[in-house]
Amino acid sequence: MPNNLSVAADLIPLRRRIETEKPLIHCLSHPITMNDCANLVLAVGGTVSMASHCREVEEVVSQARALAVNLGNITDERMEAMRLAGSRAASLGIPTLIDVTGISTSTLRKNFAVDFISACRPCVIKGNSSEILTLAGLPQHGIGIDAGAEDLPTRGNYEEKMAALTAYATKTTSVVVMSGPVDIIAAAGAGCAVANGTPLLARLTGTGCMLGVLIAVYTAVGTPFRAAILGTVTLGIAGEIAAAAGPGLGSFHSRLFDALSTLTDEQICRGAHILQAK
Ligand SMILES: Nc1ncnc2c1ncn2[C@@H]1O[C@H](COP(=O)(O)OP(=O)(O)OP(=O)(O)O)[C@@H](O)[C@H]1O
Ligand SMILES: Cc1ncsc1CCO
Repeated sequence: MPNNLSVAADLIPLRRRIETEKPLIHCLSHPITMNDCANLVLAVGGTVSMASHCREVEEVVSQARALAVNLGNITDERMEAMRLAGSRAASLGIPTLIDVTGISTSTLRKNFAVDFISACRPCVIKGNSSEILTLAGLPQHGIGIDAGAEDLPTRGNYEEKMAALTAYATKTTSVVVMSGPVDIIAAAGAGCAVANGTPLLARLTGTGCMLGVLIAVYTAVGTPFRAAILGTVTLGIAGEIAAAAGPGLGSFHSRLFDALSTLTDEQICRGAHILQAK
């Protein structure tokens, strides 16, 4: 089994490719996190578009190297834009990530997610623990858009959760990412968990949405599985660096962006905490 350092080192070429190729990442996000999501793409070296008008979204997404859609704060117009963008991306082979924000509290969003996944075949399906349990048809304890405490993936339970996630990933031929105190990444025949991060990330709104966009960035240059590992490791380590300076949430937000835009390969390789599934 490769060690953490070698797994992390294997991800570094993806970082270089983002910096040199500056791929366009199209994000259909929502007002609560749009600004953070756009700045995040720029912070790691990508280029971002967020057009969502139904009469332009197919044209704009056609130029993109990856698409991220997020169901947060959903509206009719954004749902239609996501259908159009997702179909166009699928027909052009553009990798797509769906962040299933809020599906554990909303039947509208859950039905939309199921239809989108079957029609547009996203290569990454991402959500918090209650959202992913909802999709997998398992009991969940979400409260509003937040994951229920009983559902959280931890160092102690990630291997138990892996089997259900792998089954769902296999059924949908996707990589499934369940975020939380540890982030679980499951695909047919492969799985791991990433134990980087800080509880402060859960207290700042939209960090789950940022995680989805960050993974989408790396799908432009790497396999969905490697993109998911690099995205979770990157946000987790940046969170740890930002949290080290103090507990205040306002400056944590700024320091998170400082860290994301200045992270070094060395910090990634030394700081990655990847738990292999046995
Ligand atoms: N207790 C924790 N310790 C370390 N990292 C955490 C913890 N809780 C969450 N995180 C990290 O926070 C980020 C967001 O995960 P979370 O599961 O809180 O998303 P979410 O509920 O979808 O968030 P939001 O709805 O605010 O976008 C991930 O990078 C995750 O690893
Ligand atoms: C979508 C949404 N709704 C309330 S807060 C928020 C952003 C984190 O998901």
